[in-house]
Amino acid sequence: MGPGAVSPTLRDLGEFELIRQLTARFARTSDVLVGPGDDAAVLAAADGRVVVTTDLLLQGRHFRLDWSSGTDVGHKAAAQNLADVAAMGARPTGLFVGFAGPGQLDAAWALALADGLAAECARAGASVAGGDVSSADSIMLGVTALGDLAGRPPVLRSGARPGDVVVLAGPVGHAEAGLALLTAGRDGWEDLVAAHRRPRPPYRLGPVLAAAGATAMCDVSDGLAQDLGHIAAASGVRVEIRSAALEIGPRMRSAAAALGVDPLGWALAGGEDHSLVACLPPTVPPPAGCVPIGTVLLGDGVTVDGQPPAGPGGWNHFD
Ligand SMILES: Nc1ncnc2c1ncn2[C@@H]1O[C@H](COP(=O)(O)OP(=O)(O)OP(=O)(O)O)[C@@H](O)[C@H]1O
Ligand SMILES: Cc1ncc(C[n+]2csc(CCOP(=O)(O)O)c2C)c(N)n1
Ligand SMILES: [Mg+2]
Ligand SMILES: [Mg+2]
Ligand SMILES: [Mg+2]
Repeated sequence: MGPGAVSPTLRDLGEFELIRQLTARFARTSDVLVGPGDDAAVLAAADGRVVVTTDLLLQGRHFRLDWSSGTDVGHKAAAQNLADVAAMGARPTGLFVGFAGPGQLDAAWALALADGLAAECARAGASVAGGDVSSADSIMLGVTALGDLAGRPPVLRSGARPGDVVVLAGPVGHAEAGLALLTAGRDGWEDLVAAHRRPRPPYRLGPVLAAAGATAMCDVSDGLAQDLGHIAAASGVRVEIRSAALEIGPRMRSAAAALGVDPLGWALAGGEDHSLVACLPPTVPPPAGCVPIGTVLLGDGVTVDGQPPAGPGGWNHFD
């Protein structure tokens, strides 16, 4: 910075430009087969490859103690990382859990957290293989997940081709609806609130989609349109979503009516369901549990029914 120049803040850069500038500073050795930029990395080893990913979960930012139990937070912390492994087409194998919290926190909360982590790992066929503990003023979790590609190439964000069909496995907008209902203090929406507390990613379908020939895939953590935007940018294509193909059930409709919002906004921009969205060549029938929601076209960016997405945007940590 020269004299008088103003250094940009993190908010000025935004989450994704910050990541771009950070990762540009890291040299990449030949051990890194897939480096920063996808849902997970793939590292080489003489006796195989391993898929690795890490995500933070912070009190106040990702969960609140009055909205979620320790067990809920354990489920969510595991799910958000195991889903990134599945999004590479890999089978999750292990989890490492960094945990820090204040000394006055009930030990029972931390043990319930461990129970949630274990139960969510069991859903994915993985287990907690290690971690670390420290103290902090509020609860912080740094979770790392590993996975096995079983000899297949990883499914990257960069492989989508014009003509591919976009398929979705799992709900979109449910976790966001649950968060909105908690924020508004509304009772009686346990099903949607549960989606915020304990997302249920379809782990098994990651390897299934990979084996079926998926050309690109990611999990929906920040919002369907934004996350498909990463696939569009990495692949150099346009992704067109058909809004009528998004399943917006009666509970989503009535919750949205109760709050006076458009449920399509939740479906397009709501994060944290950790559903899987993938691109398949048009000749490949979508596996059971996968719903066609759009197509890959020449061009760039994401469109919804031919238009730029309207309504709320996806999640950005510095907004
Ligand atoms: N501080 C960082 N240093 C190095 N790489 C990073 C850093 N932050 C993010 N990345 C990398 O950037 C890519 C995108 O990260 P991002 O967190 O957006 O992906 P994600 O985990 O799929 O999304 P989400 O965090 O919403 O679940 C990943 O490959 C990630 O490893
Ligand atoms: C208390 C509270 N307030 C807001 C939210 C919503 N939220 C937080 S992070 C995120 C996107 C994914 O994060 P990341 O990119 O870190 O994986 C979303 C939608 C929440 N879960 N809890
Ligand atoms: Mg992801
Ligand atoms: Mg991440
Ligand atoms: Mg993630």
